[in-house]
Amino acid sequence: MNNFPQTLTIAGSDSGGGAGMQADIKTIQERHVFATNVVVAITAQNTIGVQDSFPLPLELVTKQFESLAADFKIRACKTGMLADAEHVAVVAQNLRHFDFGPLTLDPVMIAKGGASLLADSAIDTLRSELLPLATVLTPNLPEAEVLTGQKIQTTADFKIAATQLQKMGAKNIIIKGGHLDNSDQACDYVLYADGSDDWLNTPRIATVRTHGTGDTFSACLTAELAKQVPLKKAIQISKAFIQVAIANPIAVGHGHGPTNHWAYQEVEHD
Ligand SMILES: Nc1ncnc2c1ncn2[C@@H]1O[C@H](COP(=O)(O)OP(=O)(O)O)[C@@H](O)[C@H]1O
Ligand SMILES: Cc1ncc(COP(=O)(O)O)c(N)n1
Repeated sequence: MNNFPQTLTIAGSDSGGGAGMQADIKTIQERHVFATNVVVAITAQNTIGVQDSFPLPLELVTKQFESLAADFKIRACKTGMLADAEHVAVVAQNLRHFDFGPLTLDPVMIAKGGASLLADSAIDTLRSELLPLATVLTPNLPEAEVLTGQKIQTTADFKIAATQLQKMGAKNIIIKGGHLDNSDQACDYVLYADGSDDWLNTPRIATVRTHGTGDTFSACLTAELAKQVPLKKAIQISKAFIQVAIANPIAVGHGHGPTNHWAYQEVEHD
């Protein structure tokens, strides 16, 4: 009775509904997988920016993990906004304690509108405590640069950075190229645990409606991993899911609008 694919998203709440935990849950639902959540922080946010944020008490974060572990059989999990070093440490401690399946670690640092979602002082803790637990690490370009301390401009730089991130303990690395806006392609670089690699290239869509793209991509991956879809296939589905979600925007908000989480089910795609 407890064997339906179940996932866990450990993240911040976006009141605007397009990113964070809300993007995760909407995406996971579209993949016909059950989503549970641990709320780490609450943001007052819309498509224009983040107006305020509040990290939840550490004990309440741990209690949410305990509640879920006592009832659900979670087969894959992901992290998003983790706020500060104390919250990163408590999440890592809970993930070491409970078995929630493969971890997709999206090292969320700065929102598209420019607001900080992770204190600078948390980077070391993220690197030392959480990276070694990651089955898949999905930094965007600026996040990969912060974690490695290296500029990433050329295709060779992507490979060097991914290798460095793997040495820090994450098994599989996907460096997302959404921020590389001098290219007509949205190219992501994948370095697998066995050393093989891959480029995922799709046409870059000219739009400001990219709120929550990274969350949506990593949530789709988490849902597929919960269904035990092999990693390479799960990554391909996630890339197609985000491409079609960006390509079919919904007219919501005045700023970086959300992507369309139901497009993959409803619109023709690769
Ligand atoms: N304008 C775009 N057109 C097509 N794909 C995009 C675009 N922007 C981002 N993507 C894709 O969306 C996914 C998330 O990437 P990115 O936006 O870099 O992440 P984040 O939200 O963490 O900053 C990646 O697969 C990336 O290639
Ligand atoms: C709570 C929360 N988590 C993650 C993001 C990142 O999304 P984006 O970089 O697309 O703004 C966000 N804006 N808010």
